Parts: sequence; structure tokens; C-alpha cells
Amino acid sequence: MDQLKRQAAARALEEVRDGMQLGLGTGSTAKHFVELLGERVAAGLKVIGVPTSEATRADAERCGVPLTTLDEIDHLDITVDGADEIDPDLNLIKGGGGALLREKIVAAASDRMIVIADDSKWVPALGKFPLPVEVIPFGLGATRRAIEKAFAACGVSGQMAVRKAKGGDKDGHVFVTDGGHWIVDAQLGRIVDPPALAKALSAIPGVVEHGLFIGLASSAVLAGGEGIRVIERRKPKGDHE
Ligand SMILES: O=C(CO)[C@H](O)[C@H](O)COP(=O)(O)O
Repeated sequence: MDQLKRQAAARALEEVRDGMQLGLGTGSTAKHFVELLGERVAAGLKVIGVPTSEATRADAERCGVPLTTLDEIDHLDITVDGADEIDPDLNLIKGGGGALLREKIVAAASDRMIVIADDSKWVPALGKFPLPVEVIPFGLGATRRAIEKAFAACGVSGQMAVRKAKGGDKDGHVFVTDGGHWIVDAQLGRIVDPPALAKALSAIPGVVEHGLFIGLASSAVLAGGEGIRVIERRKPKGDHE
């Protein structure tokens, strides 16, 4: 599996040109991209990156990839990031690693978003992977009830759980995002209308962001036992729900 992730990352790297400004995703697949990019930078490639998490910032620094922020530059050429699920419209569930907020800001600021994954992430419909919803801890009960209503209005339902941290001395405590928020993971099974659900969740006070990436991915690079498939988005880059 790790080899497949690295192959997908290597294929995305072929799209990178000298002088590009890059969004650097988060997760085990994106980490391969950062490492391979670091090798190219050491060999003379001139690029600059914006990391989507503190973990990716640390990886990029370790690999010698120069970094900047979205305050210092006005756009990104390409963001390369992983995903938890990818559907045939190239809508995504992201946030398994908890970085969905910065990932979405960075993807929305990019001309192109290339999603890299092993082909187990390719699904006919989103929702088997629990949908992460990043929330403000204040008033969480009210926010959860509003989320349940949004689910019902969009024809889905399921258990919700506040994410707990895994490993280290934070083990078992509530997981806190880089932005200081919490994440509620919702087991929905099958999301009938991802764009409608994205819109409904975005309208809830207390929801900072959600893991549905609608209309953001330009292409997906999927590595599997039979090689690499590159799937291009059919519709133009659309709404950033
Ligand atoms: O959205 C993410 C982090 O917030 C990751 O891209 C997603 O969880 C996939 O991770 P991995 O490449 O480790 O499977």
C-alpha cells in the first residue's frame, strides 16, 4: 500500500515545474510527495510550498522544501493532497488526518488540485468513511443538533462521535485541530447528494468546516496493482463548499 501511495505521489510530481508555488497536503500519501519533492529541490528545482498542517510543515522543513504562507503569495499553481474517499465526480471526503480546514483553504487558493491515492480510496458514492465536521467546542450540543437536522434534510443519518487523539500523551483526550477546534466524525453510510450536504453543513454556526470537498479536485492520480490511472475532472472547477 505504501508503495502505491509513493507511486501516485511520483506521478503527481511530474506535473511540477520550476518556479511553481505549491500547496502541500497532509497525510501518509502527501508525505511521500513532500519527500520526493525534497529530493528534486536538493537537485536544483526551484519551488515554494504552503503546508496544510503543522505536521506537513515539519516534514517539508526536514526535506528542505522552502515554505511560505498565503499572506505572502496571492495564489498557488498546484496543490497535491491525499483523500479518504474520491467519487466519480471527483468529490472528496477529506479530514481523516484532521487537517481539512487548512487543506480546503489551500486547495481553494490553487489553480489545480491533484489528489493522490491508492485505488482503495476510489468509491462509487461517498460516505462509508466517516465524514469529519470541524466544530467550535462552545455550544457543541446545539451544533450537533443542527448537524443532525442538516443530515435529515439531505436524506442521511448516522452516529456522530467527537474525535479522540490517538497515541502519545494525548491518547484518549479530545483531538484538537491545528486551528484549535474539535472534530465530529459522522458515520453516514452513503451520502446521496454531497453538494447539497456540503451547502447545508456550511450554513451552520459552530461548524468551522467539513470534509466534503466539492468541485475542488482537478484530477485524481490513483495507483493500483495494475498501474496508475489519472482521472480528470469533467466539470469546470466549481463551487468551494
Ligand atoms: O484529508 C487528509 C488529512 O486531513 C488526508 O489527505 C486523508 O486523510 C488521506 O490520508 P492518507 O494519505 O494517510 O490515507
